[in-house]
Amino acid sequence: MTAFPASAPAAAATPQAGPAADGDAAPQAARAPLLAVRQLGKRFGGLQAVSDVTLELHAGIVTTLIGPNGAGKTTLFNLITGHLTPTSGDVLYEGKSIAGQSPWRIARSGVGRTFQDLRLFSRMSVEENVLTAMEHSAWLWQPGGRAARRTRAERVAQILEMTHLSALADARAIDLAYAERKFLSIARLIASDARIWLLDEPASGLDPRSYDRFVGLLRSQVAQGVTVCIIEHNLDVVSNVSDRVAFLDQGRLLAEGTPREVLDDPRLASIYFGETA
Ligand SMILES: Nc1ncnc2c1ncn2[C@@H]1O[C@H](COP(=O)(O)OP(=O)(O)OP(=O)(O)O)[C@@H](O)[C@H]1O
Repeated sequence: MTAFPASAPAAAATPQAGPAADGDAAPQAARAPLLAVRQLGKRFGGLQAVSDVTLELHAGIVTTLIGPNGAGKTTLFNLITGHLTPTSGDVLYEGKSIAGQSPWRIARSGVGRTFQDLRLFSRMSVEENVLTAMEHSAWLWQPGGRAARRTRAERVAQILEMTHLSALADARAIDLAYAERKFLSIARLIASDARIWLLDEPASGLDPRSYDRFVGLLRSQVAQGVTVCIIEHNLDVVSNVSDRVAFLDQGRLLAEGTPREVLDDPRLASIYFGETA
């Protein structure tokens, strides 16, 4: 019988703040979801990349999407964020359909994401990168002026402090170490005031110290009400940071449950590691 290991080989020590206990998530799960994916499908020519997926993200809950390469995880993110239009099904945010809306509109409504390739403004400074993320969500209602500029500058300084990037405020994004660029992408999410964070492999490539820093930041943001969905191959994130785990394979949602329920399922382990049962 094959089982998932307790943690990925390169995983860092378990963070200080643990996940909500399995039972803690239950009362929240009974409430209306903040975001709901309903029978979602996406076909690329002859390939059904996402097939009939139904999944709910609840306020303040960390859900991790796992599954083998090509399972449809990133495609699912792209369907939620408007970077792809579904072939079938719907995406509801606060009970209203957002499927097919532009990425810009969906982001402005509070659904933020990071990308594997981070997508920073590489020639801009760290501070400017954060500021531009803020202005994206604020320009409609903040006409400018000295007071507004001062408020924005204070908020940028606060976000840089939270993400431990203050000392790098003037550095160009392109000159940052990989881990710092990852923190900058999260700083931009915080600046956008997104209520839901979709994080594409946020822990990959992080050294143990940066990993602990990432988990601490994530936990503090979740405690402040952010809802998180993570695509992650790092099983330490799956078992120690997530409240819920959703397992995708060949576009289908095979299982959804607590980390233990999913990680202890030998059938899923053999699919994940490409072994025969
Ligand atoms: N724009 C596209 N056009 C055609 N096929 C695509 C497109 N995007 C993704 N696919 C295919 O859809 C399937 C799902 O891909 P996806 O990137 O969503 O998987 P994934 O679970 O995120 O994989 P990984 O863990 O390797 O990132 C794959 O077979 C992929 O080749």
